[in-house]
Amino acid sequence: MSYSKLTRFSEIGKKIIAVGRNYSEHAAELGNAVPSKPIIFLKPTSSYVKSGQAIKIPNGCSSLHHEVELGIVIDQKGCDIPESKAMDYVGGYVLALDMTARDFQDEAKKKGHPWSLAKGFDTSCPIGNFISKESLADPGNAHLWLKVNDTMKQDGNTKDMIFSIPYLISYISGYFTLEPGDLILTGTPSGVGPVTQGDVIKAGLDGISELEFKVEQK
Ligand SMILES: O=C([O-])CC(=O)C(=O)O
Ligand SMILES: [Mg+2]
Repeated sequence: MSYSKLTRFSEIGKKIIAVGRNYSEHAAELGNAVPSKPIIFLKPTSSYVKSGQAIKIPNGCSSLHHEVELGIVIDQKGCDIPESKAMDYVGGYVLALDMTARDFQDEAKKKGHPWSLAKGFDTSCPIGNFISKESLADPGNAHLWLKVNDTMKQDGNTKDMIFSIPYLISYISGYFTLEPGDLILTGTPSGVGPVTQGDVIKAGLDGISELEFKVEQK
């Protein structure tokens, strides 16, 4: 199955595997250590939202944070994929936000609880349009940025990832069978911060993809 014609987000829909703290400046800004192996968590597919819909602040959340990330769309089934073959499993990319209820996450971290609510609530995975593999020649050197109400907040480059895209695909596929339509979120660069009702988030990847979402109270 080829995802080169994939344009509807409902077709990206198997599972969302996210990587945490994959940029050292972001790990540092939240007072976390740089990980020695990838930190992996899952977001449900019910968290997807597409341009035109709103990001909804979840019930009881007082600190909703933006995190802009490069998403990798998988288009072949595979497990235990060697790093040298990893890019063969990539069908394309999406610009994505890993919206995070930071207050829920802080509480979960303190108590040793899972991050599922903090990271997986409805609308926590806004995505832009599908980006073909050909149009992003070097995903390991791509500029990604995010503005809140036209003020630049995140301005990073995927070259600063701690674990590379091929390494992540290989590592993740050692535990989860990757399937066509799976999305891997590769972590966020520094500059994360809160958004509130009425804010407008804009984000972009190189000159290739842009997205815009309004924030609303649920
Ligand atoms: O919540 C966090 O800091 C972990 C994470 O998703 C990221 O680094 O992208
Ligand atoms: Mg993230």
